[in-house]
Amino acid sequence: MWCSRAVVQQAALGLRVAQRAMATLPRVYVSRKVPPQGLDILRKSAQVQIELWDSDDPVPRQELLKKVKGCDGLLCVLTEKIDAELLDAAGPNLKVVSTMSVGFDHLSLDELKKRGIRVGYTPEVLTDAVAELTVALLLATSRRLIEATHEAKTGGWGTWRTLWLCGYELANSTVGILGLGRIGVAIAERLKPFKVKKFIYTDVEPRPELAEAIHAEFVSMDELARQSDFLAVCCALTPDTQGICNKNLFTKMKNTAILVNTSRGGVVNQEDLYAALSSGQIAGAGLDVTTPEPLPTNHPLFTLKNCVILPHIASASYTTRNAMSALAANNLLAGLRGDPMLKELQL
Ligand SMILES: O=CC(=O)O
Repeated sequence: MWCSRAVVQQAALGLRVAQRAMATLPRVYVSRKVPPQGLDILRKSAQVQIELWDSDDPVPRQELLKKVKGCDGLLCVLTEKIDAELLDAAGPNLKVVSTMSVGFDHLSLDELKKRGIRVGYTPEVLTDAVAELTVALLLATSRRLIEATHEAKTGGWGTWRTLWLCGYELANSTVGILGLGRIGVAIAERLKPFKVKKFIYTDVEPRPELAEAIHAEFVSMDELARQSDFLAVCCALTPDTQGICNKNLFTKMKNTAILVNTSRGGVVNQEDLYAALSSGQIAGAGLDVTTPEPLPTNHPLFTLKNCVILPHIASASYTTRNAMSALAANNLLAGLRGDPMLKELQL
């Protein structure tokens, strides 16, 4: 096609103007290949220049420290430690950190607050997926599904036997919830049709507005340990909850009790858990979260038949992970515009 020189010059000028306008947009670093909904929102916003760590694996720390320099916004996931070192590396331009997670124990909130950096996170959109997985993990643990499929596949299935692979059922049981929030309520709602007799919970204080929906009774930590047939750990990891599921708790629990943790690995003292599981102090544990993650394959917990370990997949449904990425993207954009975020942590 023939173009006059003037037309070509005009187009080149237009391109330079667009490039210059683009270069003045806030710079955002996205530290992981997040699901497409979130990336589309950022790209279509025409509000930010994006640099993406285009991988399913975490960005190496040194690379992250380099890439955040001068950025206005950071969209991260829970494997990135957002601490003083990183915030210093980013420098004074950084206004918003948006994490694609409901948990925020990877963020140094004090450091963020000190620097006036706003923080977005992704509660609620993952409640259904996490509750569903918690129920699946509870049943897999209490009804020994992983052991059972292993036996079936490897020739252990000799014949039908009366007490072989027996587990514990939910009907007529007492389910305890450690840390009652939206997720704890959603778990209880899903467990109720299994004919659970009673829900109990503990928290820093009674949460009647949540407990009412599931007729859950507030009890002390000791009572929670003593009464629960199934204990679901749903609390956030904080200095107060670090290692709260320890020997002291396990020794008060029933020998038939099942512990399920879909919150954070740090809430459980794993050495004490190993001792409780291997000595029969408690019957089983289902863990979606561990310390560290990934848990080394030679970790003693992997040797126990009564411990089911998943690789932190509670929110891993396509719908939920996309919704989390969209919320994280929208939080970031709102924060950079100076608008209220959809879900913002009050620091
Ligand atoms: O663990 C998952 C999350 O915090 O979103």
